Amino acid sequence: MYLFCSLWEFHSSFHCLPSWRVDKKDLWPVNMYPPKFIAVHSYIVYTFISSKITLQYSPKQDVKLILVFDRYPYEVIEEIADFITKGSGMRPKIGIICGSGLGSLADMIQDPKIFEYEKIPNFPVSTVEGHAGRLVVGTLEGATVMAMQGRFHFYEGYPLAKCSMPVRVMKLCGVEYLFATNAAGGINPRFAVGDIMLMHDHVNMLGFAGNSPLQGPNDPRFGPRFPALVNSYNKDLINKAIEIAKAMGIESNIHVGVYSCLGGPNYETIAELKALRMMGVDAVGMSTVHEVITARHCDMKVFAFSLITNKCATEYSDKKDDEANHDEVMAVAKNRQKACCELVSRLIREIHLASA
Ligand SMILES: O=P(O)(O)O[C@@H]1C[C@H](O)[C@@H](CO)O1
Ligand code: HPA
Repeated sequence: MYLFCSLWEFHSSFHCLPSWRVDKKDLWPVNMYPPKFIAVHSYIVYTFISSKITLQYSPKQDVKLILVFDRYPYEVIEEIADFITKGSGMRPKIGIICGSGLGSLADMIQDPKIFEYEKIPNFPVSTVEGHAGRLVVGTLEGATVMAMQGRFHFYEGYPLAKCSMPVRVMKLCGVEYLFATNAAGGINPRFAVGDIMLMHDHVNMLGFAGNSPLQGPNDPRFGPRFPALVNSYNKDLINKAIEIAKAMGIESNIHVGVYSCLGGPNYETIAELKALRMMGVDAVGMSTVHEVITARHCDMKVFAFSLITNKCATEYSDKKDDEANHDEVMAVAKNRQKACCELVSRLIREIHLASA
């Protein structure tokens, strides 16, 4: 379907389509008011095919238009993946998402090819402290890997499909295994700060509110319309990680449990934490779930863990200690990065050896 409209109509449409972002300086003279002065002879052709939106403009006009996608069409993801595989000369098999303060997971990568997010076409940028905003491609324990040093969160203003878009990029780069890591608050009273919880399930609170990274038209090239999520977290990888933790002598710091993602950026209230505990949640954070959903949708094997960076209070008190804060989260992550790195690298080694 083709729709012809003037630049002014195009500009107005941004107010009703907040998922489209255009750099205003690039819209001159569209952003010059009043509208009657706007060149009505400038025509734009929108091509709508499923979720794909392509914008073309008259070659005579000197207005450069930049479209930023919130729901990325297959072709755009393919372009990003090509940029990375061609730029690195690799087709990585394992994808790693580094949680808050866990960027050192990517520092282990040998012969790294580094892609700053802002230099990757159509890629969002990281805005959170502890998320450097780089994609690192290389080898780790013999396996080809790509790691996100910085993830995208819902609270940064990105829709869930955009937060987890890099998982689809990983898939099209050749990734079969997703390692997702996060910093989380421990709700289970048995958890101590610095412990690692291997995720074996999740409670998708954003999903309860009707929000999903898979919302909108489904592209079957990624996966089915209605993916099943039981068995999302690979049991073999969990068992291998437990064996590795025993070999590392950190068995008592390892748990297997349920993670829940809330939207953030505020930490939770006591009443919310009590409710989550009643629902069987062991650790709470602001990420990972939508990445896992996206990964399972395109049939990737998933391993995920939470580093418990703070204990969540589930009783009312006046203690300042009960208040979570990001500095503490970062400090604990820094303290525990060695154990997290060792766990991840050993598990990657096992995967690599098993597939060799
Ligand atoms: O990216 P993750 O989930 O590891 O980061 C957690 C959640 C918030 O972004 C931040 C809060 O301290 O840490
Ligand atoms: O207590 C927390 N709540 C939510 N997200 C978090 N990330 C680290 N700690 C927490």
